Order: sequence, then C-alpha cells, then structure tokens
Amino acid sequence: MANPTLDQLRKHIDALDEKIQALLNERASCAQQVAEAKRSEDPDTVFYRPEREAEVLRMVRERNNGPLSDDEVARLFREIMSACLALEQPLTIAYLGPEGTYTQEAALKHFGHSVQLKPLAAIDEIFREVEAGSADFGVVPVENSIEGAINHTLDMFIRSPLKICGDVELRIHHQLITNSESLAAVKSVHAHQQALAQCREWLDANLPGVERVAVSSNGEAARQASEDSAIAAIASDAAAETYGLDTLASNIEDDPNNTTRFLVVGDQSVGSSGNDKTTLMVTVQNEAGALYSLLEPVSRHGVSMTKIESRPSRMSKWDYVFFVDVEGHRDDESVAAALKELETRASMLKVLGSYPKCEL
Ligand SMILES: O=C(O)C(=O)C[C@]1(C(=O)O)C=C[C@@H](O)C=C1
Repeated sequence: MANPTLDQLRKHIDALDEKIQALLNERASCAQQVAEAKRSEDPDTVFYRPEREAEVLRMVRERNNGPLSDDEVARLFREIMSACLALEQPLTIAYLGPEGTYTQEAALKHFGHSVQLKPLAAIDEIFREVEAGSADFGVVPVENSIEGAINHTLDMFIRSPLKICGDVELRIHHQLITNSESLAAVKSVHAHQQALAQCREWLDANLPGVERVAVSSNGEAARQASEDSAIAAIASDAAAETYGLDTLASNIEDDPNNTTRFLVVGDQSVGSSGNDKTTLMVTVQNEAGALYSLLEPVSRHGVSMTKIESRPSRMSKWDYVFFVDVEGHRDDESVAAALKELETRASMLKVLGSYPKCEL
C-alpha cells in the first residue's frame, strides 16, 4: 500500500495487537503446561529457572533485526517471562528498601514487574527473610563503580547459607525530584550521603549555598520531598514515580558511568546457561605465598578470574576471607577441575553460586 493513511495504519496496528495478544496468551498457557510437567517430574521442583531465562533473552537479542533495539526487546521479553512465571508460581522478592530505592529498580530489572516486592530496612534482614522462607529471593547491592565493595553484603555470606542466584548491573542516574516549582524554590536537598557525594559538582554549580541533608536512603529522601515542597530529593526515576514527584533536573551525577551491581540471593542452585560465572568464598593460612598457591590451579586449568575482594574473617586477627569471581559454571569441566584442587589447598572453600551472566 503506497502511503497508507493514519486510519489505515491504526487498523493495521489493531490487527497486529490482536495477533500479539493471542500469541502472548498461547505462550502463557504453554508456561502453565511447563509448570505441570515440572511438577510431575519432581514434586519438589523449582519453577523459576534463571538459566533458561538467560537463554531466552540471549536468543531474543541474537535474532533481533530492529527497528527496536536489542535492549528494548530484551526488556519486553523480560516482562513477558515475568508474567508467565507468575502463573506458574508468584515470587516474593525482598529488597533493600524503602520503596523507590535503586535496589527496587534492580529487583524489577531482574525479575520483571509480575513479582511481589517486599522492601526491608537492612541488608541482614533481607538475608534472614529469605533464609526463613518468607521471601523466595533477596536483592542486595554488592559494589559500586565509584565507592567499591559493599562490605556489609559480603560479610553476610560468612555466616549465611544462602547462595548467589544471579546479579544485576544498574547504571545509576540521579534525578533531582521535588514538588517545588523551580530550582529557586528549593530550600534543601535530601539524599543518601553517597548520592550527595556523587552529585557534588552539579549541586555546587546549580544549587550553591542550598543546605544538603544526608538521610538513610534516597527512597526516604523522596518520601520527605513528597511531604514538603521546599525539599528536593536526589533519587531514581522509580522514586519520582512512587512518590508522585516531578523531575526538575535529570542525570545530575558527576560521573555518567556510575554503576552499581546487585546480587540475587536465594537457596536455589542454578543450572548452567552456557554463559555463566561462579563466585567463591575462600580462606587460606596466613603465610607467605598462600594466596598465590591457592589460585594457581585456577589459571592452570584455563579458568579466567575476573575479580577478587578480601574481607577480615572475624575469626582471628589478620585472617582474611577472599571473594573470587571466575568465568564459567561450577559444572564446566575446567571450573570443576580447578575447584577440586582449590579445595585441597584452602582452609575453607564455599561455592557461593554459579549463575548466568547478566543478559539485561
Ligand atoms: O522454561 C521454563 O522452565 C519456564 O518455566 C518458562 C519460563 C518462560 O516464560 O520462558 C518462565 C519461567 C522460568 O523462570 C523460565 C522460563
């Protein structure tokens, strides 16, 4: 049809929507049958399969021809799977709240919007809630590209039996959100102290002399801004939406690459997706060359180590626990061989989890 009219194009869209809707429901009933199949294979089955979701998202990206971007179609399919999984088993996800935090955004990015979210006030509460089975999974921040590791999260693994089931990276964009009409009407800026620090140059240039107030979280700052229009909060788009605030200035962070990584914790062992990573927790004797000798099998078996963090063990002075990330799944031949040797050299080795590399 040469130069179709607006009316004709809308009729075409209506027809396409009808097909998409029918296909979505066909997919959803297929997922319901998947649930039945899982249940009949194993009465204690798990319905959430992160390795399969990663595979689906990888295929979505690979076959995408546009004009929608790979990220956009992946995001749409993320939501489709979220809705399908909710028909199989509705998940409850505990996260570091209050509502409107970046951790909430990370939880929604990873699980989609068809989950029940449970905001909790502290990282240890999230671990406890998941350990007790009151939430299926938890989402906690683990490192920021500017501030480094979030020690509290790493320390939790020393005592918790929970495993890492996935990770999520989130570009942190800080917005100035408020009910004020203009910058001139803003009397104080509230945010978590890290967010205030990350926007210092912007605040110096645009709100010089305006009081800066550090509060427990950016979500809390947004809540305060919703109660007093003289307050502006630095927080996420999600917080603006949650508390019905307007964005006076967007992306006010001084470093545009500011990224936070979050962990998904649960008691599920995740199968191999074909593109995974594994996080280990190890301790060694406090003696010369111990760390080198510990990690030597990793490189000899051709396993690539992507990260190492150390934390005091809290057992005895100058004793450390190392958190090591390697490429691959614990069931991969090379990773399994390296782990077997590592076990004989470490005083303690715990595989915190093998999980798919982030596809979103
Ligand atoms: O393939 C499965 O195991 C499903 O349950 C289906 C499905 C999907 O919608 O594609 C839904 C939830 C799982 O987490 C993974 C995938």
